[in-house]
Amino acid sequence: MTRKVDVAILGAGSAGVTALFTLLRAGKSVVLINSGPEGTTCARVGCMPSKALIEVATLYHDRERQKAFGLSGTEALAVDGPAVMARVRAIRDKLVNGFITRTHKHLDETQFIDGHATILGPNRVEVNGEEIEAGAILIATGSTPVLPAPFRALGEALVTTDTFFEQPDLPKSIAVVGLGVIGCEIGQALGRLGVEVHGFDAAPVIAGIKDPVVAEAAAEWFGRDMSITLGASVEPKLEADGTVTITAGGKTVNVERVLASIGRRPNVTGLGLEALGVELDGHGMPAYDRETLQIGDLPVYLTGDANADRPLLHEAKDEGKIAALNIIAGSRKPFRRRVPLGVAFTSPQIATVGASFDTLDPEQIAIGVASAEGNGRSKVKAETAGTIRVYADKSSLKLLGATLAIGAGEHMAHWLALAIEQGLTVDACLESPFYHPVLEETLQDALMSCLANSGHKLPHPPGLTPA
Ligand SMILES: Cc1cc2nc3c(=O)[nH]c(=O)nc-3n(C[C@H](O)[C@H](O)[C@H](O)COP(=O)(O)OP(=O)(O)OC[C@H]3O[C@@H](n4cnc5c(N)ncnc54)[C@H](O)[C@@H]3O)c2cc1C
Ligand SMILES: NC(=O)c1ccc[n+]([C@@H]2O[C@H](COP(=O)([O-])OP(=O)(O)OC[C@H]3O[C@@H](n4cnc5c(N)ncnc54)[C@H](O)[C@@H]3O)[C@@H](O)[C@H]2O)c1
Repeated sequence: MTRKVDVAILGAGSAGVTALFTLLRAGKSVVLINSGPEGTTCARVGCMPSKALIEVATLYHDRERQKAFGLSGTEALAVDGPAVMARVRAIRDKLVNGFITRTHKHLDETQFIDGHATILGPNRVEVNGEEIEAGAILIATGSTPVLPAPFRALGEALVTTDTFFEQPDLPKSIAVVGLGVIGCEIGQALGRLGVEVHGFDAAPVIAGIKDPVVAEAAAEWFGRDMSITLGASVEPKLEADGTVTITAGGKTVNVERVLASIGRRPNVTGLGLEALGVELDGHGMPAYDRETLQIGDLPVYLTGDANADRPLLHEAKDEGKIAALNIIAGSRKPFRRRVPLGVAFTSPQIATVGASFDTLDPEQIAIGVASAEGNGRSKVKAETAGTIRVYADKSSLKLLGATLAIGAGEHMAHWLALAIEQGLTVDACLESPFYHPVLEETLQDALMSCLANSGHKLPHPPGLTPA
């Protein structure tokens, strides 16, 4: 049997469901196909359960700070592992169920198919033995943790973020292999909950930080919550007692569990992209237009983690919407992409905004730097680990980007993203008020330092504009 629809959406994650609502509002006939559990990667196994774990780890870790403030008795605090994991799951379940309910409220049973879709051609999809003829296909199939054979061989000792939150209790010890964003967030949270954590990364930096000054400082701070071995290729070995031994970088550890956090790959294997008749690269990926998400001139769109370009929640939603608006328009309707923004919810938070440091010409930029050590509020809070580096075009003073490793980095990064989006110069940024005492005064210091290092002399004190 063949059914006909305007659009077949493959994947009911954040990209697919955002597209769904946009298409339904425009009166398009749609079928949403999803394989595996519903509720999105973000809510089920990603952003939300990881932040729930980080929140409890932060609460528990605060007992260290409390002692310094004259609060006694905090050493009696204890971690109830099963209760911690149960609460993480309870929050997750609430979010997942809310998402599923909201999605299905807009669909009748013919508009949703639980099954694994395969593309048969630019207008044809197969699922559960049924063929669907679609005016357009929107691919939003997400991504999956990378898991090479030596890791798969670890059996029950191996966890990924797909399985970690299902663990009934916290492990006693864990090796976190891959200290990207996931490894840093979960590794640090577990370290702060009292788990013995050993982190490893093949790269010489943690969290993929491209600014070497921030990278070095961050590695030192994170080393307080877990052991860190960088530039080391990891060889996990399953022992007869079910534990795992890892020898890397001249170090050997024996642990109860291994978290593989060595990256994620798009769910395009076996999807049938070859049936589209376009060239695929060495990773099996077709070229597509970043401003429309369209593959060539086919009625096929590649969105969210499935295209591996900006594997973040807000970008997945944007891409679902952009693709849907292009389908509705029926002709190329490009959208400018947002200023790049990334935040790791660690302590201190690591944030990158705008142009990445490694893409900038050192001859053409002025760099501003400031440390949280000199910030009054940071001293009051007893949280002085923090540094900010901002980059501006040396001649125009236009703000280009920044790397932050600092408390409240998420908020400063949003402020900076708006400034970059608006094309502001460093001196214009300094015209904004900075209250006292706030952590943002460190950002003010970094901008002042950038101005000083640029060699520009303003005719009036920075921040003061003649009326
Ligand atoms: C641990 C972790 C923490 C994260 N934290 C953050 C964060 O703090 N902030 C942030 O911005 N981002 C974060 N992310 C990234 C964010 O979760 C993803 O970028 C986002 O969820 C991707 O959404 P999506 O719609 O592309 O894919 P998904 O939500 O993964 O949806 C894809 C769906 O398609 C289905 N599917 C796959 N193949 C097929 C097929 N052939 N047919 C039908 N259906 C199929 C899948 O089963 C899935 O249901 C995190 C990710 C992880 C793993
Ligand atoms: N707060 C957030 O926004 C957030 C949080 C978590 C995840 N995410 C998203 O999830 C994506 C995936 O995260 P991730 O941390 O898995 O990937 P990642 O690509 O950020 O990091 C993977 C790390 O593993 C290392 N690595 C690769 N192979 C290795 C090996 N054999 N041995 C040791 N190290 C190895 C890499 O050098 C890299 O540092 C991110 O790109 C991000 O988009 C975002």
